[in-house]
Amino acid sequence: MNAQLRLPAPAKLNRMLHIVGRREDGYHTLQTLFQFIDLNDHLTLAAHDDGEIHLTHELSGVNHDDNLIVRAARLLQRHSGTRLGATLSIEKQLPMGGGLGGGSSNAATTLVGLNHLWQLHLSLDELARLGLQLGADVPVFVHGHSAWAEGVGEQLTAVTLDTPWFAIIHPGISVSTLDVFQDPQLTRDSRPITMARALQGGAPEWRNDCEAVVKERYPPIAEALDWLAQHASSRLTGTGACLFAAFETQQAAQAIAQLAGQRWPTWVARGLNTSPLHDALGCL
Ligand SMILES: C[C@@](CO)(OP(=O)(O)O)[C@H](O)COP(=O)(O)OP(=O)(O)OC[C@H]1O[C@@H](n2ccc(N)nc2=O)[C@H](O)[C@@H]1O
Ligand SMILES: Nc1ncnc2c1ncn2[C@@H]1O[C@H](COP(=O)(O)OP(=O)(O)O)[C@@H](O)[C@H]1O
Repeated sequence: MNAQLRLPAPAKLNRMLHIVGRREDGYHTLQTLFQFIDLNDHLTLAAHDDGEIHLTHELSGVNHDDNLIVRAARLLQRHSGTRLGATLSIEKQLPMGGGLGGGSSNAATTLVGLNHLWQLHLSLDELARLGLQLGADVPVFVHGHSAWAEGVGEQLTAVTLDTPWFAIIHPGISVSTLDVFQDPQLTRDSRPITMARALQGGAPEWRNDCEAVVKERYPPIAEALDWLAQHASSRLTGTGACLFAAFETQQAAQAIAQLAGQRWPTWVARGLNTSPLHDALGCL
């Protein structure tokens, strides 16, 4: 066996994120709208017969055995009982701890890609269930469609969102999701809304409940959010650190990104309703 695939692992934005409760195990229940953007890491996956999982290079600050790519590959091996192995390499573009879901997306691309290479024929539902063991955001990346999510992010309904151009700012720090969710000041009791209401969009429904706590704990993020708010409606993605604003045209997004770029790393990316991963696999 000598098959190889190079696949994208896209970023996501949380267009809105409400925290509506807390489960007995401490995890928070959310209502969120996930959308992919055309900003990707890339994974190259090569299958081989020796049963080993190799990663060609490590990510700084992430132990080999903790890397979500390695964990996803091992989980799929165990679950399927395959004797096959893989060599995996990552071209990383997405910031870690940035709220863009890069780690979860890497895990999802590993699961979906190896399912294909190892010819396991597991359904996306089964891969998503497996992926949930690795992180709450993995299932949406496995399914590959914009989604309204409830529970801890695993109860997904595919939706079609508008596809604006986003100016995205990275305030240069990374956020601990755990610290944000443990903060006593976090809003945990937003009134649940219906999906239909959420899809109508607009304030006050499209907000991120993590924002107040994140601004308090991380002044550089508060500064960037306040700066962007002078130009457009600004919002945090996930628990941060990245923030974004939506624009109708690429030029408008680029103009703001260029201004912001004098102070922070920035990107301009298009909103998507299907994941580039699934587009790529559809072409095989
Ligand atoms: C809130 C979101 C929205 O997209 O934020 P981002 O991570 O993307 O910023 C995610 O669902 C985050 O999911 P994920 O990234 O898998 O979270 P983890 O690292 O596993 O969470 C770290 C810790 O945060 C807490 N946690 C996480 C998710 C959740 N719904 N409730 C929680 O209370 C738990 O204590 C958990 O141990
Ligand atoms: N392959 C990976 N890519 C990114 N982060 C990873 C990976 N494997 C493990 N991690 C860990 O997961 C954490 C969260 O990563 P990431 O998904 O990029 O951020 P976020 O959840 O804020 O969007 C990182 O800080 C890192 O410690």
